[in-house]
Amino acid sequence: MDEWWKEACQPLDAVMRERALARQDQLTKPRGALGRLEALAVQLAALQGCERPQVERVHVSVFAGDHGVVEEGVSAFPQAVTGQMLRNFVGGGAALAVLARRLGSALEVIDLGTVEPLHLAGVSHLRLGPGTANFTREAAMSDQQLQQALGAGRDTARRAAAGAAQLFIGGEMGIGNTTCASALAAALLPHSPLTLVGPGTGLDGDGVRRKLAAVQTALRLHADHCAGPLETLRRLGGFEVAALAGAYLGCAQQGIPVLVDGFICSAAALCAVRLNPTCRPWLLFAHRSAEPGHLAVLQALEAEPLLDLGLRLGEGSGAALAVPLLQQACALHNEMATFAEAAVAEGAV
Ligand SMILES: O=C(O)c1ccc[n+]([C@@H]2O[C@H](COP(=O)([O-])O)[C@@H](O)[C@H]2O)c1
Ligand SMILES: Cc1cc2nc[nH]c2cc1C
Repeated sequence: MDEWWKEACQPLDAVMRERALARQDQLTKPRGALGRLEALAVQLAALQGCERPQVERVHVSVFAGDHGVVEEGVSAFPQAVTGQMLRNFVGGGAALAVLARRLGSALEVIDLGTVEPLHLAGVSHLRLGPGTANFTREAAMSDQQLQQALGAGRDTARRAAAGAAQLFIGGEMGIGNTTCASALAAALLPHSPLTLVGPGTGLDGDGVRRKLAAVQTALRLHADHCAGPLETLRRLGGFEVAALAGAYLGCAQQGIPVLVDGFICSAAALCAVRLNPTCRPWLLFAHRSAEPGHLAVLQALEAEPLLDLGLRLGEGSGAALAVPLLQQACALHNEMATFAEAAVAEGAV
């Protein structure tokens, strides 16, 4: 097996980090007055290896896949919505399609396997299977499907690198994938499934109880066999979640900063970090989702999300929404006058 994801990720540029820090202290503002925007610009400088970072070329991809666990009654929506939304992504009407357009980014749509086979112009149909298997009964994926999904993510990262992307956003679409994200988090973190399961697309109380039971059943079946993060991902993951993990790892290896979206993307990020901890510095976290389990995943990753807007859409929408904040942080860092340039007196300390 080619364990490409274990190869070291790019180191950060310590010289550019120091230069960016020094520049921040010379800009015409009290030191620290731009709060987290200052650290953000400095981090982007270290990641991009230049004193004046930019977030103008953003590579946006959305990965879709169906989930066998949906037959346990764990989503408020029918499984057909995954495929129907693929059409909406290429048609330009999905939330992420709107936001990508506003950013001037093309939207890459990758179907890893939906229940109904689809043939849509503008979609890459990889068809790893008709969705994953129901992980309350068996492993979600075969070894081969897991490898293919991780590889599809790496291929995306390579395309992002070929396009000289300054930032990568990966989105996801998959009815049932909050159950998958909760199961992964419950297997990888020392938290009870009770704190990691929530309403997803809008389940009622009975639905959340069914979802909790499905996660508990899955953990009873698989936990003793999850020797490491790869096997956990194979047994409890989804095609699009594994592809996201592969994309995050590939981006970190190629030296592309990543903006992680909500609960499902963060579960994929957790898998990526467990597979190769050297990818962690490349991951920025866009927002805290309304899905309750997201908090535990963010805390485990020591991630401080940029926004908290009560979003629970997925697709990568929260990440796309946070891009202007990164752009403005860079513009301030790059374009503000220094005290010397503007002939403004510096403070005493
Ligand atoms: O990213 C999130 O935080 C998020 C939270 C709740 C739902 N979603 C989206 O809703 C779908 C999964 O919800 P569910 O209830 O079918 O598991 C999937 O397509 C996700 O993109 C996404
Ligand atoms: C309509 C719809 C759009 C979505 N986008 C991401 N997850 C979704 C779930 C539903 C149900």
